[in-house]
Amino acid sequence: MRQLKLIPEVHCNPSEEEGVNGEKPTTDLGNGSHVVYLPRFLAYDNSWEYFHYLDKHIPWTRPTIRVFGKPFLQPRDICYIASKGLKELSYSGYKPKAYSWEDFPPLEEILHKVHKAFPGSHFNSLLLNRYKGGNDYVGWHADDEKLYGPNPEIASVSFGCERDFILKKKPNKKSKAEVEGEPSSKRAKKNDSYSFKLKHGSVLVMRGNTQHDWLHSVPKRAKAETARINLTFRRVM
Ligand SMILES: O=C(O)CCC(=O)C(=O)O
Ligand SMILES: [Fe+2]
Repeated sequence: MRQLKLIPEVHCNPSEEEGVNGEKPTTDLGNGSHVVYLPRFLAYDNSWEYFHYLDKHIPWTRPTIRVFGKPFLQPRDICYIASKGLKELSYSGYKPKAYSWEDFPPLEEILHKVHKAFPGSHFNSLLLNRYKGGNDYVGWHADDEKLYGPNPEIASVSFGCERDFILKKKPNKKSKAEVEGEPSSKRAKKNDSYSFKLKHGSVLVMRGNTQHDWLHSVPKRAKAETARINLTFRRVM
């Protein structure tokens, strides 16, 4: 726990949420990796309406996946939504059934709001997570499946209990900028980890080389007593 204090927690002043030129509060992780975080993306009450709708109407499942060949109960509930005709998602030996956007109009509405807030984004699939309490978590990983292309952009909308979202630099890995030959003098020295407390109604977007050079996780938290629902919008290429 004490170790966490060493991780810079990124705060965002709500008055700076959107600058005069529409630029977004961005954390530069270095070497072409960026995170944009808007703590007040959706209004508070509206976000609770979404939470209760999703908690009740999404066909949640807690699948058994395979980790190093062994069966492992995923430590959270999930559901998958995808536009028609996309390549199937498969991870850790598991292929989630793809539900349709049309079956969940509030999800289409949130997708529309994400697209409006991030012009140029074209998300066509969504992985939903429900953390029932502090024992539910997502371990260290990168969303670097081939079907998302070389530089996946992922927008993550959160509802309910606030949880820590932590990014750490992949160990012993040359950054994409290094591999591509950018001189080290041009690469600023940066922190190796960052922590965001993901607020009810917030959105966090990972961009550029983030899935290539960084891992992220939502660790267990004894004090997180209530449920959290998270939507990760992705684009299958
Ligand atoms: O719950 C979160 O904030 C992150 C979820 C996540 O990383 C994922 O679904 O890939
Ligand atoms: Fe992820």
